[in-house]
Amino acid sequence: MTTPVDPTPYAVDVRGVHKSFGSLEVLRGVDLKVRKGEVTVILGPSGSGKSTLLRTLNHLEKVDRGTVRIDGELVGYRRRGNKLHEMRERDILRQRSRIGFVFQSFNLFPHLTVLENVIEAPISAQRRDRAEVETLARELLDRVGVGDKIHDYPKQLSGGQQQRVAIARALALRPAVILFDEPTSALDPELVGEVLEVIRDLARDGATLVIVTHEIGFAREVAHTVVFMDGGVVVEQGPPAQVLDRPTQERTRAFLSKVL
Ligand SMILES: Nc1ncnc2c1ncn2[C@@H]1O[C@H](COP(=O)(O)OP(=O)(O)OP(=O)(O)O)[C@@H](O)[C@H]1O
Repeated sequence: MTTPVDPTPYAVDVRGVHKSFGSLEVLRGVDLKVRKGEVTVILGPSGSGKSTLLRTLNHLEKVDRGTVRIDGELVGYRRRGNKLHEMRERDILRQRSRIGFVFQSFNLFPHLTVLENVIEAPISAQRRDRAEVETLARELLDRVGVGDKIHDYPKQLSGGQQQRVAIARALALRPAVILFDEPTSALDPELVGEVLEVIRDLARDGATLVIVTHEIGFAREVAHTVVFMDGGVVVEQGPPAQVLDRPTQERTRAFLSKVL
């Protein structure tokens, strides 16, 4: 009798990742594990490599060295013997469609309605049934509070509403993890709260989230793990009460003293 292999408890498993742009080494050996159902918030000064790290998670940036796994599956590469070969574009797109990505700016397709924006990828990249996807999309748009806007175009919505549509679009993929890259930094201050509320709601529901943000109060509230990055490495990580209130590393203390 064969023993079934336990599925990995990690939605994200990054090991020894290096990434350079020309002579600039932006990631210098990053290790990061994110448990399923947990929220990880990544903090760090500008230029520390936070966005680049997020982009390696779905192969928008190829790593120079190291490995990234999402839900146990190697991202962007297949192993043959002891060699890694880059996946074909089609497989990369399929794999990427299991990772939700909410960017700083809203990135909706301007020529598609709200509903079409949400159903496009599940139908084209995941080949799911249109009726199923459309029903789900309506539910998700209701959930994020834009159920009355489904036939509008992105430019008819506020920034906060567009960002909520972007979150619904990510959820429609039934993703293993949703990555947020400073999801509120392009919003007018009065719209920040409504987007954070939607993310808070996902966190309460047990979604797996990785969030790059400068909202320290929000990090304290929602994160299971806070990761502090500086100079292309993870300097310190742990529960918010540890990293934010009792950091062990001088670089973390210096950063927090500037932003708190
Ligand atoms: N495609 C690219 N080509 C060249 N350099 C890049 C590229 N992408 C990022 N960089 C550089 O890599 C460094 C890290 O950028 P990254 O956006 O990952 O940092 P960050 O921590 O997210 O910063 P911020 O908080 O300002 O968004 C920066 O110096 C940036 O200019």
